[in-house]
Formats: sequence, structure tokens, C-alpha cells
Amino acid sequence: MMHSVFGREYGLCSMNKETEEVCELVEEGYEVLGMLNWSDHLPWLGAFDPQKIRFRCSKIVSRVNQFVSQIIAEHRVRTSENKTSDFVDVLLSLQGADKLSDSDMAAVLWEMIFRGTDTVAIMIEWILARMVLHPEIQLTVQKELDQIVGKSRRVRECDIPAMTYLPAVIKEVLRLHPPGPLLSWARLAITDTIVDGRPVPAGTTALVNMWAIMRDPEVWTEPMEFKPERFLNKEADVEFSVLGSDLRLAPFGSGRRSCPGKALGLTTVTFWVASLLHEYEWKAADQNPVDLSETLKLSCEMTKPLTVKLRPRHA
Ligand code: HEM
Repeated sequence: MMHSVFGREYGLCSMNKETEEVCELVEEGYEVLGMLNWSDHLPWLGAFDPQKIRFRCSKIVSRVNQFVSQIIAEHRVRTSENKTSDFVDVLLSLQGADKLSDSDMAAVLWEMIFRGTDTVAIMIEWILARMVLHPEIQLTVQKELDQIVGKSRRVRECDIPAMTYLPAVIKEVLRLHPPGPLLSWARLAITDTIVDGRPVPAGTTALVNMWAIMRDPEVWTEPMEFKPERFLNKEADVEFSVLGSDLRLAPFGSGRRSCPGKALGLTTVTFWVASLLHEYEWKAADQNPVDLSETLKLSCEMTKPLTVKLRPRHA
């Protein structure tokens, strides 16, 4: 994701000053945004900032602006040499009414990093956990990959459109383990309105519990069963789009504020999972069976991180 957005790779094995800074910014950001802010519930506390959340946020904002501005400045020089390879280049190439100020550009870029990295990583972890728990499903995915990709080369992005079973597996994981189970956490009614026959006055904060909808027995048959087959039939595929047109399965939200990174997120997850399953057989680690317990932080994570045993599939 860092490569798509900034054109940079940050290897945790080769720490340098820039990698350390990005790690600190992301860690601090996740911690602060993931905290229960008392002032959200008792607005009169806001002025006192008792948990120092506003104070910490303002410190991160100036560090983020400095960090991202440096990257934009470096790209500006490259762009004048006509190289367009990442999202910074795309934003810099906008002209006329679409042109963004530097501070708007920094905000967009950081939002992409912030919203697009942990969701993708967590999603991949949930999919692999399910593959370890359901070896017969893992094998079916691998058979599909071998048919499309063969055994002598690696998966390429252009292989993805030919796959049918892996997308069904990914949909089923998004249904049972959505990284954003409450979508954007809170929505504010800006006018008096009626939802499902119930009056909702202006100023009401509402949460959409997509997690519950996607496990609702009135909507899904055997909702707790992991059954990718439910998405396999051609008609069902059209019916159950995950992109927001079907409110039974909207893990990226729906409407104007739905996830703008859904296509990039889905493609990235599909490509990496396809590559990892094509290259390796995934099995439970002897001492650490897969545990599907969830912990809701900024995203919904596995409480016990996945530990596995890998066996290369090709010599
Ligand atoms: C599997 C990966 C991902 C999942 C499951 C996911 C899920 C979500 C969800 C549920 C929302 C809230 C939507 C709503 O409230 O209706 C959201 C918002 C957002 N996502 Fe994603 N996302 C993913 C990947 C990405 C990527 C790759 C990017 C960017 C590179 C991204 C950028 C954003 C942004 C900027 C928002 C806020 C939109 C707004 O407030 O208007 N996401 N995402």
C-alpha cells in the first residue's frame, strides 16, 4: 500500500529514520483514534481534554504534514521529469478545478495510508486463518490457482479476473470477519428523518452494525457456517456485490461515504492471498491452534495473531 501511495517500501528488517518515523506515526495514530474518548459522550468535558487525545492528535498532525510534505516535494521534482508511477504523482498531475492544495493532498495521502494498510493486512490474516481451519477449501482454491496460473510461474494481477472460487472465499470472509464491522463508527443525522418507520431527530449519532447484518439468520441461511459456495452461483454473484449496492453484504459501506479504496483493497487482498496460497500450504502451528476471537480496535483484529506452519508447494 505504501508503494502504491508513496512509491516507497518500508521494510521492517531494514529500519532507517524514515521507516522509524512512519511506524511511530501509524502506531500513535491508531492508538489515539482507537481510544474511547469520554468527550464524545460528555461533550462538556471536551474543553478540558482529560485524556490528552486532542493534544496528542495535534502533535501527530504536524508530524504527518511534515513527513508527507517532504514526500510530495520529492515527487514534484520527479513529476517534472514526467514519471507517473504512484498516487502522489496522480494527485500532482491534477489540473484546473481538480488541483489540490498541498495540505489537502497531505490529508488525502495520509488517509489512504491510514485506512488502507491495517484493513488490508487484517483482511489477509482472517482469510489465511480460515484457510488453515478449512483445509478442503484451501485445497479447492489451490486447484483453481494451479489451473489458471500453472505451477511454473508466480501469480500475476492479470490472473485475478479468471478466478471464481477465491473471490467467493474472500466474500465469505468479508461477511464473517469484516475489518470495519461498524463502518465509520458514527454517523450524525443532520436533519430530522425517519429510518425504518422510526423517527430520528437531527443531532442523533447512529452506528451501522454491518457485522450483525452479515450474520443475521433472517438474511443468511446457516449464517455462522463458513460456506464460500453461497456466492458461487452466477446469479448470486450479481446479487451479492460487496461494493455497496446490496445492503446485506456491505463491508465497505454504501453511498457517498463508502470506502473509496474498495477496488484497490479487494485487488490487493486477492492478489496477495492468491500468491500466498499458490506458493505455500498453510497449516496450524502445533502449539497455537487458530482462535477466531475478535478484538475491536480501529479495525476488527484477531485477538490471538495467526501463527502457522508453511510448506512450499513447488520445488
Ligand atoms: C479490505 C480492505 C478495506 C476494507 C474492508 C475497508 C473498509 C472500509 C469501511 C467499512 C469504511 C467506512 C465506510 C462507511 O462508513 O460507509 C471505509 C472508509 C474508508 N476507506 Fe476503506 N477499506 C479497505 C481498504 C481501503 C483502502 C485500500 C483505502 C485507500 C487506499 C481505503 C480508504 C478509505 C477511506 C479514505 C475511507 C473514508 C471515506 C470517507 O469517510 O468518506 N480503504 N473503508
